[in-house]
Amino acid sequence: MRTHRLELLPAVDVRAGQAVRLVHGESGSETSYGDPMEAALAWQRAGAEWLHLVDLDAAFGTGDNRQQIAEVARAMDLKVELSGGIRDDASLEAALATGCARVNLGTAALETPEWVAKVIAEHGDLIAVGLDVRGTTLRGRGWTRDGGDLYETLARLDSEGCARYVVTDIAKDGTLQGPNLELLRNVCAATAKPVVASGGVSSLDDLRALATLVPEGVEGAIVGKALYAKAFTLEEALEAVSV
Ligand SMILES: O=C(O)c1ccccc1NCC(=O)[C@H](O)[C@H](O)COP(=O)(O)O
Repeated sequence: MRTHRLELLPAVDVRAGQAVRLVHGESGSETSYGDPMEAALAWQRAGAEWLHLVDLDAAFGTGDNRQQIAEVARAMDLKVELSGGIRDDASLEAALATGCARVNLGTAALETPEWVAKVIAEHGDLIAVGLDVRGTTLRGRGWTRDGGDLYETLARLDSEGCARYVVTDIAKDGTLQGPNLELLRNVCAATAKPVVASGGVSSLDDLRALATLVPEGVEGAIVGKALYAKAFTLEEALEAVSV
């Protein structure tokens, strides 16, 4: 029997001031879903405990939505995970100043490992690392550049005390093709730290399948496109994973 409920993190990805979803995280593949604040408030009203809030422009290096993201984060009563372009002291301080519950570092873990080791040591549980992969190759800079081997990087981050990992199969992201359960199982087997699954959720059965991985280490699931495409409601999703 499962001891923990799978946490759900509805996603609000922001590009040029709009809530969007991309396919495979590719710039230019956006579908727009309107005002990020309205989307976030809707997930909160529906009972979300977490919000996964992404600054895509900061991730791609095409500007940022920092002020708008901060306004959304500050308006929330739920816990916020902030992602996208957090790569140095200034962007980390700005992210933490929103009162978010944690930040998700991606590119920095690949390009400035010493800085990431330092902030893991300073901030502990406030820091998660996003392991965004094609196959077992990590991708940084808005998923546009190769950044090394998944399992080597995971071992390094584990040795530095990283608290948790957000694992995305880029081939699945935004496609409604189901999560990569094999990848998640393999990552869970390689680390004792909790794993948040991201990318590809298409149905309540996908969420139930992810919930079966809770004993192996999957702590939560980020859900984007499926909610915006109304494949199911957040209320139905929360009910599906309740134990
Ligand atoms: O999180 C990032 O930093 C990021 C950077 C570049 C492209 C995409 C990025 N995130 C995308 C997400 O976190 C999605 O919201 C999430 O994977 C949901 O995917 P899906 O349920 O398949 O829509």
